[in-house]
Amino acid sequence: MNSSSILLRKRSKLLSSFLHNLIFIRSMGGGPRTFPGGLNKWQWKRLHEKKAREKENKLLDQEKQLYQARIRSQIRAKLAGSEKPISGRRQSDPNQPNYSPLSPQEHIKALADRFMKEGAEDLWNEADGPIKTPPHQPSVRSRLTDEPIDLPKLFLDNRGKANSMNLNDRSKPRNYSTDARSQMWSKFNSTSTCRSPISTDFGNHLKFMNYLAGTLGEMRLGIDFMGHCESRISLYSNDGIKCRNYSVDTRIKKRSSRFNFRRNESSESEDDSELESEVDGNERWPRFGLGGITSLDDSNDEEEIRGRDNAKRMMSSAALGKHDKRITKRVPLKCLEEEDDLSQHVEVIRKEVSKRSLTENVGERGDEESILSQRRFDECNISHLTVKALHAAGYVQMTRVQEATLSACLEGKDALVKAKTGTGKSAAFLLPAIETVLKASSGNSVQRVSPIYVLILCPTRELASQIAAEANVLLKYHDGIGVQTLVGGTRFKVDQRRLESDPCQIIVATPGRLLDHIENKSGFSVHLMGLKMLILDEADHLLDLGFRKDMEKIVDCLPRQRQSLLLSATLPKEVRRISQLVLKREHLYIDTVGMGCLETHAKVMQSYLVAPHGLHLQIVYNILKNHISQVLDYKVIVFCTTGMMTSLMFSLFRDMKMNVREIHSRKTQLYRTRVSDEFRESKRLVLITSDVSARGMNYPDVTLVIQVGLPCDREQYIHRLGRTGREGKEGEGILLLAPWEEYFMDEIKDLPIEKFPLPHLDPDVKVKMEDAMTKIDTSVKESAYHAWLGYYNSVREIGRDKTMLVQQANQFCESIGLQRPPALFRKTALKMGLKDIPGIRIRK
Ligand SMILES: Nc1ncnc2c1ncn2[C@@H]1O[C@H](COP(=O)(O)OP(=O)(O)OP(=O)(O)O)[C@@H](O)[C@H]1O
Repeated sequence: MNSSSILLRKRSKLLSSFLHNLIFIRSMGGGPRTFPGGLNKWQWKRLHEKKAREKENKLLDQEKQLYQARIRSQIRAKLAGSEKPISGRRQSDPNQPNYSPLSPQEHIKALADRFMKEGAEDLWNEADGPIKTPPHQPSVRSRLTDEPIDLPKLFLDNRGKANSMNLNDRSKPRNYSTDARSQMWSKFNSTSTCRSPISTDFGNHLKFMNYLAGTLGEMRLGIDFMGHCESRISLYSNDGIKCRNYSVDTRIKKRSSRFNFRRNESSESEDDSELESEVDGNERWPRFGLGGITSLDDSNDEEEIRGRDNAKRMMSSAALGKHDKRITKRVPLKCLEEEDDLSQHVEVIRKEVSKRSLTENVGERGDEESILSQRRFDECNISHLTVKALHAAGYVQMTRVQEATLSACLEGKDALVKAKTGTGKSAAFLLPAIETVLKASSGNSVQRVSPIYVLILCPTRELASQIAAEANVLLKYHDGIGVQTLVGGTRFKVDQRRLESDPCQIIVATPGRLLDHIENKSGFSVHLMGLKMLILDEADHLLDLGFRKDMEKIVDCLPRQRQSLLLSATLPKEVRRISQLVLKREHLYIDTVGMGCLETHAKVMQSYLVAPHGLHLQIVYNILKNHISQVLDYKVIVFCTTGMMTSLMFSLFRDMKMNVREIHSRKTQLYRTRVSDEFRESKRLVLITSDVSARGMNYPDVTLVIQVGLPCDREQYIHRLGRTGREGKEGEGILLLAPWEEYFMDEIKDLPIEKFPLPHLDPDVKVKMEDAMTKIDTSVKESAYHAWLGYYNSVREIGRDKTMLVQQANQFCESIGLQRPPALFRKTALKMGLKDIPGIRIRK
């Protein structure tokens, strides 16, 4: 560090100690009791300390900038000195007679050389990640030559061929052929699941470009250069990807927007035609950028940058000066034709590749669909008593999500984990939880208040019981570690007594009841003060609006120094942003599904039917009858939109002599637990349920899931469907929609779901059903109508058009045998915005 920076540092220290002393003297007495602004002496003191800190930071910042500027100028000077032959050596010192400054092109060349030299590590940004290539990692090789890529050479050669280093000349076509691109594309397409970090060589190239981007920003070279840089990077990226995971690609793609100067909106010059063709290419080609592999927690924005409209520049315009402007380029016809050919070519290859991967998949299907990894539990660093319990439960190999999560969690890192339904996420978080308890217990002597070390939150009571049961299986040989549930529907006092008589280290709770304990039981928060790990199962649901407030309050009461794990089969990007509420900034994102991969299981056949609501009950009956006649050990779950609709369907099918059970929130907890346990153990049973069973419930060997009516969102559809086809088994899912609900198919259009025609409906069954319906209590039907209105009114797309909503509600009303729509309380109608809508009756 130079003398000026030392001086600055000393000065800032002096200043802060002076302020500190001043405050101290004043606060020791003698000074006024109140200070300007009505502050007391402590507030006054804190204010000044803060100001001193800010000042110090500012000085340090300035110092840092000075230091960086100095280093840069040293490099420039050195490079300028070494580039030229002695006779004509360029003088970097303006005072020398033969001084002439570096041209921008020369500067870049010099930087490129400097960067790629051994020992250039000091130029890499710390945030760019590790510099050294681990010996076991294959270096990225050129796809065409199979030689390691010399990036500066490639870059300079390509740029320089036409016009010896004329960076602005874009008249020459790029020098990699259509074939090369196609090969790269097919390579890219054919990769699927490898998830190792991208090669460090490749990373270094990226870092180099990253650095150049920054430097260029300062040097005001800008746009055209970067356009070309990026095209080269694409080459490496494609190639690098060949043995890499598409998710790495996506992150790169996402981050590429930062350096993407290729957005064309207003025409300026023909020279830019190549850039234009690149933009077109971007529609079809994976786009790669710079620095994209460095940050995991940024990867949540991948969709934001998808598509042309999002291809925006993110580098500051200040940095790029006049070069930072949007340009549209006219495209020579020839160029467009080439692109056309290219796109056709790519399309053919894409088809071939997908055909090939389909045939390969059929062969490897068993392997691909297996949820198990190659790793065994006894190979990883967990207690042998846990391994013993796992073996006793029949778990020998880890599932993929367990393998991916365990090591990271054992290191104490926060993690956000996405894995398909039924792939063993529960054990994936329970195993690190047990290790945490073991570690915490061994470190602590006897304490006055027994601490809760692990808190597991989940959305439903049944799920909490299921998790606690699984935890007990894994704790079979661990004496002295206890698990308890805190869920609604049980008596608060009973919970309290249990907690006092039988202290535990692991709590599984639903948010509402836990908050009750925190707020109403003095002393409960004290137990939580020793918390080491917080787990959110079905995290996206827990962070949803319905639970958010409770979650915020709970998190506020927990110690900050803890490890947090969030898991779900679905993690929409909004949730990933909100997850920061719980997770540390530097958390890991573990995605065993993979970007762009199916979130549902390939072995689960999905179909949907569209029919008026009036026919739904008949159709469900028909489907059930068919399934029961075809599948010996059938086990079916029927999901309804509301609890009251569940109750109505249950009553109807029970009266029609079907073997059915019901679970929904209107039932007592005792009843729900009994039915849930019965369904878990049984075969040849139909469970009619609301969404309380949609998430996390592990009912083995469910053969069919029927979803009647609109699922509240895509995620809910996936979770409901996920009750079948668990542990890599086969299953079937049918979604039944009314014609005006069919818009929902847009939300799940990426899933392999097929439209089926309506089955033939037996008129005798219709009569039988109408007959059974008349026997159902009118109050059940009325409640079903109210609940129906409430549910659909809350669906944004439907609730907007109140008149249509009421019409549909009245048709539903007819279909369940009500003569006229039941009246609503005025207040309710007002709240729902239905008061003056024709067809709504208001209670007098
Ligand atoms: N290592 C393993 N070996 C064999 N079976 C396992 C293993 N881990 C979990 N299982 C079984 O896999 C099934 C599904 O597990 P789990 O309920 O944890 O899935 P999940 O991923 O949490 O599902 P959901 O997303 O629906 O909550 C359970 O029956 C469980 O016993």
